[in-house]
Amino acid sequence: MSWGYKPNNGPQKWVENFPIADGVRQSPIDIVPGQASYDAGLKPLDLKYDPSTCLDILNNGHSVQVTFADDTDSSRLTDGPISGLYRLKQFHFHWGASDDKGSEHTVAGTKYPAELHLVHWNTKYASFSEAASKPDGLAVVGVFLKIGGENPNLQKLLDAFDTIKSKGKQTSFANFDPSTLLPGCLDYWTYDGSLTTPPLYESVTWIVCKEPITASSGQMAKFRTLLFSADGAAPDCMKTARVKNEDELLSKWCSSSS
Ligand SMILES: NS(=O)(=O)/N=C1/NCCO1
Ligand SMILES: [Zn+2]
Repeated sequence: MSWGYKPNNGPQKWVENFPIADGVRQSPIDIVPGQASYDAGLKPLDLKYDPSTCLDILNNGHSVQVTFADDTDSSRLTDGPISGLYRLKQFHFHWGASDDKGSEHTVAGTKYPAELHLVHWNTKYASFSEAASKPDGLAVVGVFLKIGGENPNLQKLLDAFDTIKSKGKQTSFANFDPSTLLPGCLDYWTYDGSLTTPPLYESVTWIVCKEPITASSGQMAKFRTLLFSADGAAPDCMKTARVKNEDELLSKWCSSSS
């Protein structure tokens, strides 16, 4: 049985197949702004995305993911807390069963209804899969979603959901510009952490934006129509956040860019 988010294969069980779940730099964490230290040496994020690198949108059974061509440097992240150039590989979301929870990171205990992850890999390595297990291999930009006005850019993704309702479905998805999902202000917290899904590699420089973007409650409901289950199997609504139980919420030293 593969990993998921149910009692029998969820976050509390992942350590059985992925012992690094009990590692020293596991994500997500509770970000406590009052405990973050301002680092004047941190640069502003430099994100440049080329919509023509957008390839397809996929239900992989544990999230909805938009995948990018990463054979050139045209969609990439530089500066911020990282050195070198990291290429955008994919972005995906984590969300909950209701609007009061769903984000993986929390801010002084506050949960957002969802969290966007833009996954980039360090071009000092030959590929994403080579980079994914290296301590400086990945940089993931996290953006919180809060309930507010309808988000027309997000809607472009949601409009594709009916064709990828069940696990394993994918469809072509062209000319989407991920920068339309970024907040206006790119101030961020950063810390060294891990993938929040198996294999949980401790290879991620986390860059979590302070400013959320908005989604309407109806748009959040659309995420919940996606299924973990494959076609024909008993429908099993997807909710996809690695949330340790309350007392396990680790707050950890973070730097702040502002
Ligand atoms: N939630 S996460 O840490 O971004 N997890 C992954 N897994 C593959 C790429 O990013
Ligand atoms: Zn993620």
